[in-house]
Amino acid sequence: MKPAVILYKSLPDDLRAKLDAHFTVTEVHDVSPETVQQHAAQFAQAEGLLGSGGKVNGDLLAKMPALRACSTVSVGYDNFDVEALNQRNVLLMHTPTVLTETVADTMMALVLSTARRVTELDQWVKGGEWKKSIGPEHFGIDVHHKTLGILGMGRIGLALAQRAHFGFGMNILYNARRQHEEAETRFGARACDLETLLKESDFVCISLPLTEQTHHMIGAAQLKMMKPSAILINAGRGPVVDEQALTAALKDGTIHAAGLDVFEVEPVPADAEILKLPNVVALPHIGSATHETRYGMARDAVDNLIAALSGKVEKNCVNPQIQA
Ligand SMILES: NC(=O)C1=CN([C@@H]2O[C@H](COP(=O)(O)OP(=O)(O)OC[C@H]3O[C@@H](n4cnc5c(N)ncnc54)[C@H](OP(=O)(O)O)[C@@H]3O)[C@@H](O)[C@H]2O)C=CC1
Ligand SMILES: O=CC(=O)O
Repeated sequence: MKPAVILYKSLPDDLRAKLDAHFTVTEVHDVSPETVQQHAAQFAQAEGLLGSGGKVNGDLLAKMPALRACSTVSVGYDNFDVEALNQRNVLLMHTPTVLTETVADTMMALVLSTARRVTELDQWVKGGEWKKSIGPEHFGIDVHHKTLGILGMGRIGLALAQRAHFGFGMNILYNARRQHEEAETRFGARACDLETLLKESDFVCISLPLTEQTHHMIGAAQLKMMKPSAILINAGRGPVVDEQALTAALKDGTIHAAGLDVFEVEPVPADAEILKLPNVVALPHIGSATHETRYGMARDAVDNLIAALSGKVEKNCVNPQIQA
C-alpha cells in the first residue's frame, strides 16, 4: 500500500502526478487547527506532509502519530519546531540552492529600486506629475562602487556578493557566525562585527534565517548606528528587524530608505504605517517567485519527500542525524 501524504500547496500537474504515483495524497488548504479537525482521519494516517507556510509544531504532531517526514517548499524553516520533530524522529526536508540566485536577484532589485527611487518615480510619472525636467528633489543615490554589508553570508549572501562585486564594483562587508573564505577570495569581502558593518555600509542587506538569535537583531539601537544616507534591505525574515523601530527611523531620517520583501506580519496589513512611507519599497515576499524557480522548488520538495519516505535521503535535509 502507498504511504499516505497530506499536501497543503497546489502543485503543477506533472509534479502532482509524480506525487500521486508514490503516495495516496489528500490535498488540503493549509495546516490550521480547523483544517486538521476537518480531515482528522487523513492527518492521523499521514506519513508525509508537503507544503509551505503554517506552523508545524507539537500540537500538529500530536494529531499526526504516523508522520515520518515533512517537506517544505522553501529554504527557510522557522515555522517548524525542529526540536519537536527530532523528538518524534520526523525528517524535515527543504529546498536550498534551487532558489539562491533568484533571491539574490530580488535583493539586487531592492537595492537598485530604493537607491534610484524606481517605484516612487514610476508612480509620479503615471500620476501625470512629469511636466518638466526633474531637479535634485527627484535624484537618487549611486549604487556602484558603494559599500554593501551583508548580514548572513550563506548561499544567498554569497550570490548577492557576487552580483554586487562583479556587477557594480561594490566593496563587500559581511557578518556571519563563521569566516567565509570563498566570499573573501572571490569577492574581496571583509568579515566584521555587526556594529562595524552597520557603521560603514551604504546598503545593509539581510539574508539571515529567523532564529532566537536573529529575532530583532536590527532594532532602534542598530538603526542609529547606520549612516543617515544608508538603505536597509530585508529579504531574510520580517522579525529579524523591529518593524516599529524601522518605521520610526525611516520617518525621522535616521536612515534614508528601506527595501522590504518580508514583514513581521504577512501579509502586511494594508494600513501599516510603513507602507505609507515614500522611502520604502515593499514587496509581497517574492524573493524566489519566478516561474522557473517556484517550479524547481516544488520539484525538489516532491523528490525530497520521496527520498525521505523511502529511506534514501542524500541532501536537502535539515535534521539528517535522526536517520542514524
Ligand atoms: N524573501 C524570500 O523570499 C526568501 C527568504 N529567504 C530567507 O533567507 C534565509 C537564508 O537563506 P540561505 O542563504 O539559503 O541560508 P544559509 O543557511 O545558506 O545562510 C544563512 C546565513 O545566516 C548566517 N547566520 C545564521 N544565524 C546567524 C547569527 N545568529 N548571526 C550571524 N549570522 C547568522 C549563517 O552564518 P554561518 O555561515 O556563519 O553559519 C549563514 O551565513 C532563509 O533562512 C530564509 O529565511 C530564503 C529564500 C527566499
Ligand atoms: O522565504 C522563502 C523561503 O524559501 O524560505
